[in-house]
Amino acid sequence: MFTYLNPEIRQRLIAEGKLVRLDADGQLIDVHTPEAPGELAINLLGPIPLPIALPSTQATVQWYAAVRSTELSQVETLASELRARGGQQLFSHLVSPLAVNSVLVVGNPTENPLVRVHSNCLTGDVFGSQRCDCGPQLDAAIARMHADAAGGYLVYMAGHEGRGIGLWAKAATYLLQDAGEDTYEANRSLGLPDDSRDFTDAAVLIKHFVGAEAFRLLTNNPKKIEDLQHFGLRDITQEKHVTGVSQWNKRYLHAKRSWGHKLDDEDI
Ligand SMILES: Nc1nc2c(ncn2[C@@H]2O[C@H](COP(=O)(O)OP(=O)(O)OP(=O)(O)O)[C@@H](O)[C@H]2O)c(=O)[nH]1
Repeated sequence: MFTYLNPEIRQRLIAEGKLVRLDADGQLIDVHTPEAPGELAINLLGPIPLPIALPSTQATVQWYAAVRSTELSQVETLASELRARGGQQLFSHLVSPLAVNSVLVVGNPTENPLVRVHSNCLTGDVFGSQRCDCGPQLDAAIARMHADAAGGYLVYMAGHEGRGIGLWAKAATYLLQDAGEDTYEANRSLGLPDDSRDFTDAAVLIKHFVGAEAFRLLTNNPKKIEDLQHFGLRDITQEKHVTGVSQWNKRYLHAKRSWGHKLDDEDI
């Protein structure tokens, strides 16, 4: 549990309820209890207000940062060694691979909220690349939640880059795509799975924020729904989420459709 933070500050955050720990069912567990080996526990920091510019307005969403205890404790051990050697300036090397997921709470979610489980995409979400539809899907998800009376939750999966193959391999697949392969063929050429995303942590976070209640998932990918159902989230309604279609990503979207995404002719 987050101790490379000053222990006094950590205690203060715990006392304020801003640093909590969740079990695999999304339930709060005592932050002081030592973890059983192999037990899934997620640390959650927040809420942290973020003012966000939407297309026609401004909204403040509540951000939560989520990280597995197992990941933190590895960093923790190395951090204390570094500190002992006076190498604090190397902290950035240490923490950069830490997969910190996020939840944005948009509006005041009530019954049957919108939920988006968004896989991170540096090129689309941050650089605004139109080779995929990720950036517009991310922006539109927040805007749709803000406009919806039932509000919503955006779960941003930091370790999902390139459908789970990571940024370096994704860069290589782009070069293969430019030589003629489609998205999935390019993954296979590298000997990598079509899709290796793990939705365990997304399911835990949804269980924590939404509980076992019904929600509407913004997605065109039926496999994403099956993956979440596999973790016990049964009451999911699919809400189509098509946006950002351009000449640059038509081929990418056609490949997604042939892989099973629910996209109609008029969508793409
Ligand atoms: N391997 C690979 N990953 C890509 C490529 N383009 C985007 N991605 C990744 O694809 C992920 C998003 O997955 P998508 O298949 O676009 O969509 P989805 O999340 O399954 O489905 P929706 O919920 O409908 O958006 C992100 O992690 C992107 O980084 C690509 O050309 N190759």
